Amino acid sequence: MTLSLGCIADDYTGASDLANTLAKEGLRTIQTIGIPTDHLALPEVDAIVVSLKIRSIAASEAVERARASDRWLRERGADHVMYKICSTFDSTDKGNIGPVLDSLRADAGETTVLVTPAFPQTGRTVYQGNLFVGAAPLNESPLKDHPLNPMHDANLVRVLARQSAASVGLVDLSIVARGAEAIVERLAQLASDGNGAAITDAVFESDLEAIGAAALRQRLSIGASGLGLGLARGLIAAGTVRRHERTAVYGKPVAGPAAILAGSCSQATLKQIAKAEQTMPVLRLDPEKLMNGREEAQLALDWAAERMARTPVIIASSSNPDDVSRLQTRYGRDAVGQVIEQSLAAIAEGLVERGVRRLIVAGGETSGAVVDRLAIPAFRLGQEIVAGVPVLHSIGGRHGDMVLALKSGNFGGESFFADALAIMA
Ligand SMILES: Nc1ncnc2c1ncn2[C@@H]1O[C@H](COP(=O)(O)OP(=O)(O)O)[C@@H](O)[C@H]1O
Ligand SMILES: O=C(O)[C@@H](O)C(=O)COP(=O)(O)O
Repeated sequence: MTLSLGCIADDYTGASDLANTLAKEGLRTIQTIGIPTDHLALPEVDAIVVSLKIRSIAASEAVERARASDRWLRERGADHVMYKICSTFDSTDKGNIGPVLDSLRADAGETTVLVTPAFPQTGRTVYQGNLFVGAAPLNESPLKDHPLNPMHDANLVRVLARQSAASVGLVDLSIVARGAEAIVERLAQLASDGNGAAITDAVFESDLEAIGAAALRQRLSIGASGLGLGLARGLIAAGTVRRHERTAVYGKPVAGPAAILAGSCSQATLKQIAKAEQTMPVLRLDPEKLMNGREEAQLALDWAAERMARTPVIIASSSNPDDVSRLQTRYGRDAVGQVIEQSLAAIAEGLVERGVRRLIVAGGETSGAVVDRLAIPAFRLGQEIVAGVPVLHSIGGRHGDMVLALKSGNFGGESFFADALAIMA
């Protein structure tokens, strides 16, 4: 297999979002969980998205895993590697976007790496280096209350400069609007001024096409699904890849009970749970009890087992920002995140042992913990449910065929869970 595009995603929902975009744009794409072993039979594809769970771990560990994935992708022919970050630039002053950028840049021998989290389909745009979530600057959006990486600064030139050893410049919208050549010229100028990264404005898909064409002149780029769209269109326009209809990679329908697990505390997910509660049973876990032992998870499984032959069930740890912050003050942010993720992963395993084969998970870190516990090695891309969230069909794994949807906490409208279940039926 010779890859036309290699991608490394810093979490699993982000990976499925990017893989969905690439498949929609006509690239034959699969999502792998980590670097696949040699035993895994992979179909012939144009792009592979290697999913890592490195957004919120120690920077040194994140760097090591990203570099290993980069080497694996390049050994399989990928000239260009995209590092997929969150469209809301989820990170802290310690990283991990900056440290990963620094190391992948050095490995690729690049001077100035283009960086843009813009994803206009979900309302993420960048202007004068400032990230907007819909009409709100990042620091006024619900991301200000994220349990693991609250975002308090919308100016990405500043945010990235705090995390990276490199100086960070800006390719502003007036340059992007002039097209790929103008972007390439600006990157060269930023390089000669000693910048190692360039936050790049983008508001419309046409901006992303110009950005994709410019980025393909380099060996590395960093961004969210909008950048993926630009790269895919650039590869097709250059004749490097032939456009494939997405139906060619649809998987088979899978029978069996369906369940939903939510560990995201994002506003969108809280609303989706409230809406679903009108039509299906919802078990709201007691996070305090989860912190104090295994019993809450066992009770959840018993609760689900009584219902799931008749109806899909939802099990959620999700809380509002005040409750999240109270719990974190008591037990510490990292400990809370870890324990709740692992509790939901254990519940997922129990559900699958009891026959669940259709599973929706809300939350990026939560999805990572669940998919790791289920030891699913890779996914084939199915139909798009909403922007950024596809149906995923398992490849390999000890539980046989499963369909999953890994929903970024912030994605989807209020009826997301019912919509997803209808598509996954
Ligand atoms: N009630 C809660 N209180 C505090 N933290 C929680 C609670 N429920 C879940 N969490 C943690 O919050 C984090 C949510 O992150 P994630 O799953 O990535 O969601 P999102 O996609 O919204 O970012 C996880 O680490 C999860 O374990
Ligand atoms: O780019 C995005 O917004 C998503 O693909 C993404 O990365 C999701 O992260 P979570 O919100 O943590 O699921």
